[in-house]
Amino acid sequence: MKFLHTMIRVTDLDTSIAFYTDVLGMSLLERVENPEYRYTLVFVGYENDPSGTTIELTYNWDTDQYDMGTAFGHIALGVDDIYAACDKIKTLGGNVTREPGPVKGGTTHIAFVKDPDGYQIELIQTDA
Ligand SMILES: C[C@@H](O)C(=O)SC[C@H](NC(=O)CC[C@H](N)C(=O)O)C(=O)NCC(=O)O
Ligand code: NI
Repeated sequence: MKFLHTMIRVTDLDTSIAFYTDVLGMSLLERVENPEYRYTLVFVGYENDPSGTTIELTYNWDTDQYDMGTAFGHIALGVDDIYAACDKIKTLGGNVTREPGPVKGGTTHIAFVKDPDGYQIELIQTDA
């Protein structure tokens, strides 16, 4: 088996697409409309990512809010320069909720960004 995607339900598709593409630099890879069951799927990801792993943004046409609960953690993205990335995300209007720096009790530099629905995106400094 291999990882294909992580699915999250979103309340405003255009806002979510703008966040994952304009702010996080992903590409809109595929859009699937399902009028029978009244939902749209949009797959976003990095075109240069050899894994091909994507995030599946699921938009239910008749749902405008979800109970986000307390169990979901985050989706993690690797980044070459976490400090520059967070500066750019802030400049583009993104919500950096945890400033970049060493993880508590460790040495890996991480940061957190919230997406338009409140899902947490972890940025992890990877060795360039
Ligand atoms: C394309 C593939 O990655 C899918 O995940 S499609 C699966 C399909 N998704 C939905 O129906 C999304 C809308 C739904 N209301 C929701 O919020 O999950 C699915 O789950 N189909 C169910 C089935 O039994 O086929
Ligand atoms: Ni899916």
